[in-house]
Amino acid sequence: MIEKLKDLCEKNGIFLSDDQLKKFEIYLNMLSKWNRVYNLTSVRRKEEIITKHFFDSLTLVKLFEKEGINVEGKKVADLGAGAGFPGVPVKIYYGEKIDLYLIESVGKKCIFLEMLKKEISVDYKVICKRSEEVEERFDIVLSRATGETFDVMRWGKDILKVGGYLIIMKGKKVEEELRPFTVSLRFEGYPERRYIVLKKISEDGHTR
Ligand SMILES: C[S@@+](CC[C@H](N)C(=O)[O-])C[C@H]1O[C@@H](n2cnc3c(N)ncnc32)[C@H](O)[C@@H]1O
Repeated sequence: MIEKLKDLCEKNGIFLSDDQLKKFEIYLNMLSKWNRVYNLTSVRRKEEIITKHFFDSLTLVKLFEKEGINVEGKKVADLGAGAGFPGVPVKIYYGEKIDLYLIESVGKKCIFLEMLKKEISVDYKVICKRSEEVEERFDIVLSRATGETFDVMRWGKDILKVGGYLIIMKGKKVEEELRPFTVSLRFEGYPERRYIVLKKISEDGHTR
């Protein structure tokens, strides 16, 4: 089953080692098992978890390349991580090169993320709070399906360092006024993806 992830990634120029694939396999099994009881994500079929969660999160690797965003040595936050997307797949990919923080306000999801960390031996920090209560600042904030775009922009801006990037993964619909900040990427065997990419340019909170 996990070979499907390997193939889809390779078709799109993303290469995963056996060790990384093993971590994804453990993640897949654990998420399917926990989902039966805790309803962590509405995506339930393993095949769909592979495409809609794992691959979709890993498309960020291509976005960073395209936009020239260097993630190495950076503090990266996932705002509203849920069951770990997109943050955990990104961390599995970059390993020690990034410091990952998962911000999630729902307790059962935080417990899952803490258990997952042990099972896949990947080191990240779970911040079990609403982002509005977080005082730490990050170089890069990622977010997918966390809330209304303008809310996420406000929350994201407040936890970003000046010069940092906020990246919001979007479906087909992008708000008119945000189109100039939107990047689209095409993938083989997967629908086109859109991302709002904003840079915090001053402490008073403006992004552009
Ligand atoms: C629809 S889920 C998406 C989860 C994940 N990002 C994904 O794409 O699968 C949204 C998650 O964001 C969390 N959330 C929403 N607003 C938040 C905030 N301000 N701070 C922390 N977590 C938040 C919710 O608890 C929920 O788990």
